[in-house]
Amino acid sequence: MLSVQNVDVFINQKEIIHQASFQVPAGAVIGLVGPNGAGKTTIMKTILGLTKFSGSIQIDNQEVTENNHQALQQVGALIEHPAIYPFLTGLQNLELYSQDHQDLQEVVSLVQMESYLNQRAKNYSLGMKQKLGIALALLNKPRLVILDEPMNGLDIEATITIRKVIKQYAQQGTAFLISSHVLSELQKVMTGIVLLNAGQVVMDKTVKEFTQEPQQQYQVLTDNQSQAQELLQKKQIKFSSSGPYLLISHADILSAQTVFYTHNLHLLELAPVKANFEELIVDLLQQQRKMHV
Ligand SMILES: Nc1ncnc2c1ncn2[C@@H]1O[C@H](COP(=O)(O)OP(=O)(O)OP(=O)(O)O)[C@@H](O)[C@H]1O
Repeated sequence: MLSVQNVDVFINQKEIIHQASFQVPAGAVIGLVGPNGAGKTTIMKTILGLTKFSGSIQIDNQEVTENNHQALQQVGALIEHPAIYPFLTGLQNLELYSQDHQDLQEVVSLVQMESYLNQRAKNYSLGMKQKLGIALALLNKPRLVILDEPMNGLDIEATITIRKVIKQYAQQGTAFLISSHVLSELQKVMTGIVLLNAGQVVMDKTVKEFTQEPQQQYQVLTDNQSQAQELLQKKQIKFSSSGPYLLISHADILSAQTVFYTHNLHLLELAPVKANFEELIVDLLQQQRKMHV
């Protein structure tokens, strides 16, 4: 859906983005993360044709250039502050951009903003404005939606609502590129992660790839944990303990299962330990800093 290839962005002769490449396939929710000033907003603006760049940006195989914004007709976006007319009501703001009244009503009902739809936007709270901004980005069934910190200012219920809407649109094939500093929140929706540091893509992985990494661990519970430990030691399969569980790496999990099976131990639980993106990202950024000292 979105393809970013070898993109460089210079602002005031300073290189802000260097050779960035990544893809956002249809139906994917890609989390764009990185430290303050890494270039997340810049790359989003660049995709939207708002910044000069070199390299190639394609949306549905159509090239985005400084002068050709044709490809952007299928794109919805919320970058920095929502572009809202304060003296118009929420509904009037939406009507300005909507091409289909039924679609507008659907979006309003999905993001749950009926109760203040007819109030002037200047009286909206931060969270209400943010919801309106997200609703604007979702109008007209976009094929790609770009959201910069979408959960900013949203209360718990609104966060859950927006999360559901993102998942629903993604299931229907809409691609999402979402930046956020709240990794735990992103983790609930994203299917892939692009880590940007000092203008460069330093990691680009699907969540699935991440959970299949050799360092990924599984927590295992059998009907006889002490016998399970003895067997693992005997077979020289590495493990550690966490509460009632044995932790075994992805690389060893198959051999461990075979050992348990041949000794009639029953598996009561076998589950991947929840992917810890936070640790991985902090480690990666620390490695990067060491490399550049
Ligand atoms: N218009 C501009 N003029 C000069 N420098 C700019 C401009 N826009 C961005 N920059 C610089 O580009 C770098 C990347 O900024 P950007 O806003 O893209 O980062 P970010 O990853 O979105 O950061 P944050 O997480 O803090 O929002 C920063 O060093 C910033 O100072």
